[in-house]
Amino acid sequence: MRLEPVVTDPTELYRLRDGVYAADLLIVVVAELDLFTWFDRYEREHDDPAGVEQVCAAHQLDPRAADVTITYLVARGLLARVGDRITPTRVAREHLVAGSPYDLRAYYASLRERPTCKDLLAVLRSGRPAAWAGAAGKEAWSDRLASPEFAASITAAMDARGAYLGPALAETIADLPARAVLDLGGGSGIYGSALVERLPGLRVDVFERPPVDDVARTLLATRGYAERVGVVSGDMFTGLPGEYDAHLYSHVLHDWGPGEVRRLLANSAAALPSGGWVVVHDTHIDDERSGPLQVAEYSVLLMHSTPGKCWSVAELRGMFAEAGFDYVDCRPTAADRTAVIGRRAHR
Ligand SMILES: C[S@@+](CC[C@H](N)C(=O)[O-])C[C@H]1O[C@@H](n2cnc3c(N)ncnc32)[C@H](O)[C@@H]1O
Repeated sequence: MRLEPVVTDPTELYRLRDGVYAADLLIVVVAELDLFTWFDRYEREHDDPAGVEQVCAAHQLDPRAADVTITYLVARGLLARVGDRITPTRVAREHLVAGSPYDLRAYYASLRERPTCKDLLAVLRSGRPAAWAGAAGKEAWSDRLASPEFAASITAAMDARGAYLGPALAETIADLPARAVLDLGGGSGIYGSALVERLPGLRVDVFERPPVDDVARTLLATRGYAERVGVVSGDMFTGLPGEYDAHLYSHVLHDWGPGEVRRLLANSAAALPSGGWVVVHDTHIDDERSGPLQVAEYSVLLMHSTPGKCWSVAELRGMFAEAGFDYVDCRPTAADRTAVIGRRAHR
């Protein structure tokens, strides 16, 4: 199935969807935590801005949630980092701090009863992800994937996203001299299909857990890719097949906390030969943790719904090194995504 070339740029449509929780987080920060007033008062009382530890202690915030929230507020231009301290910007001091004649806090507070705001406040306090939007019960989205109906609908969502992103990723990494790629958590196989379309000699296997593996098999067969893109069933946390020279993680590491990400990278390092490639395709926060804004907004969605977040390139570089990968490059693909590339160091 070869797609017609895309004519228009859907980046804004990705941004709107991925950033959908971010404004609600700002409402919570203003209306429930009154965070800007707190930062301002702390700074005046201590003659020094607060650090993350002080904010977490004062508001009983989970560290992952605090990290995502502060990065979002910095990217929004409402907080600034001064070394490891955090200070409200002029616009925040004038419009979101108690005592200002232009105080907008009541305006934001009028929306505090939105259901997502309640969820976000619970996530900020507990660190545990809220139920996936629309879930009747309280299951996490990764547990709900065990249901064939939910697996089919979420895989359709990821597949739709990949039709535009897949070819862009394939173009961006076309120069890597890989022969066999394992696409971990590869969903429908949309990225594998784009890769073999761009690189006809390449072999790709999707590594997926049931029941998504069967969804992928059916879609790949329907689209005529079953010969070139296989599906291997398994659990990526418990050991990986060894016959590949590249591993792709597309929108996978952002679903997990640091322990799981380290484990996945360690599994990849164990399974890949020396000189093998790891490609992390995702939205990534910059080294300064000040943006891009759209990525910081997407990270709010991930904080809400998963144990993960958008990792910064610097964090990935550190975890690559721990696992035994040399950092190679960070390349833009499309719609705010980048491919962070590592190479298995010689053993
Ligand atoms: C957010 S989706 C990403 C799909 C696709 N790679 C993309 O870029 O759109 C995460 C995928 O990881 C898969 N996954 C989650 N846990 C897994 C596990 N333990 N082993 C293998 N795959 C897993 C899910 O089934 C899901 O398809």
